[in-house]
Amino acid sequence: MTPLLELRGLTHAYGSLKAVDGVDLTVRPGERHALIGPNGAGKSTLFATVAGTLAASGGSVLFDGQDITGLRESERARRGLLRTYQHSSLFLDCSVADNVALAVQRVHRVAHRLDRAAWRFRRTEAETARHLEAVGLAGRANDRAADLSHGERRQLEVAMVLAARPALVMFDEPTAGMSAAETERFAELVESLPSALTLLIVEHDLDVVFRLADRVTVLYLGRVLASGPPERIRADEEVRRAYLGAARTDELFTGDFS
Ligand SMILES: Nc1ncnc2c1ncn2[C@@H]1O[C@H](COP(=O)(O)OP(=O)(O)OP(=O)(O)O)[C@@H](O)[C@H]1O
Repeated sequence: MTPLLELRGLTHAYGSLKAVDGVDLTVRPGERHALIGPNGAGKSTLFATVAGTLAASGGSVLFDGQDITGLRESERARRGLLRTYQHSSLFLDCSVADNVALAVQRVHRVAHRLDRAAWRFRRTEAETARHLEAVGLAGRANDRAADLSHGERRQLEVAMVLAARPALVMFDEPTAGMSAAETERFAELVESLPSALTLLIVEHDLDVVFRLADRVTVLYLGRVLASGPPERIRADEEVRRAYLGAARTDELFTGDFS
């Protein structure tokens, strides 16, 4: 099966520091792939280089078999590679529904340029309602985005990403700053996403990682230390050693992830 995403020797350097150093990685269609590693391992840099937020210094990014290394972030998004941001990208003064409707219309402007306005309006409304329902925000449609809790704002961002009809969604530390209850709701939301949707998640909360991912890649000093199914990663001695020195190291892999 052709991988949906393939990185070949991907490198990003900040001056003389290779924060991402020759990374090879494949993500198959429908896979839920988590990227983990201790602080400074290069996760954010790799994420941004794949999304097109940062330019690669070397190597290549293939998406659905096409080389997209030279494409801008917006062009990657048009092809179905979408990312979320750690810092909210919402229009806080608009309603929850309007935020999603704007994302839906961005797609329609391209796909249905010649459609009549009334038809387009009804279609936007229906799609907006469907995406809000999918993320559990149907009851908040008319509230201002500013009135949502932190966790609900992340749910809204997922609705906006879904509106763009992605093939691959990249989540950047989605549960950062969430309460335990919000994290639980968010994990349930990710579990409920269509199984055909491919996910790449950078996440610090290893409970969330081992709950959601069917494949885990560990970065260390900009390189891939290990990549495989969660149970193999948890048992990997090198991976454990890479986390040594981090706070509560021995607790990192001892939770009940069943
Ligand atoms: N804008 C920058 N300029 C120079 N060096 C940077 C820059 N951003 C990150 N780095 C360095 O690149 C390396 C990788 O950083 P990166 O943020 O990608 O790691 P990370 O795994 O995401 O870390 P964290 O888990 O703490 O977010 C680190 O040594 C970091 O200090």
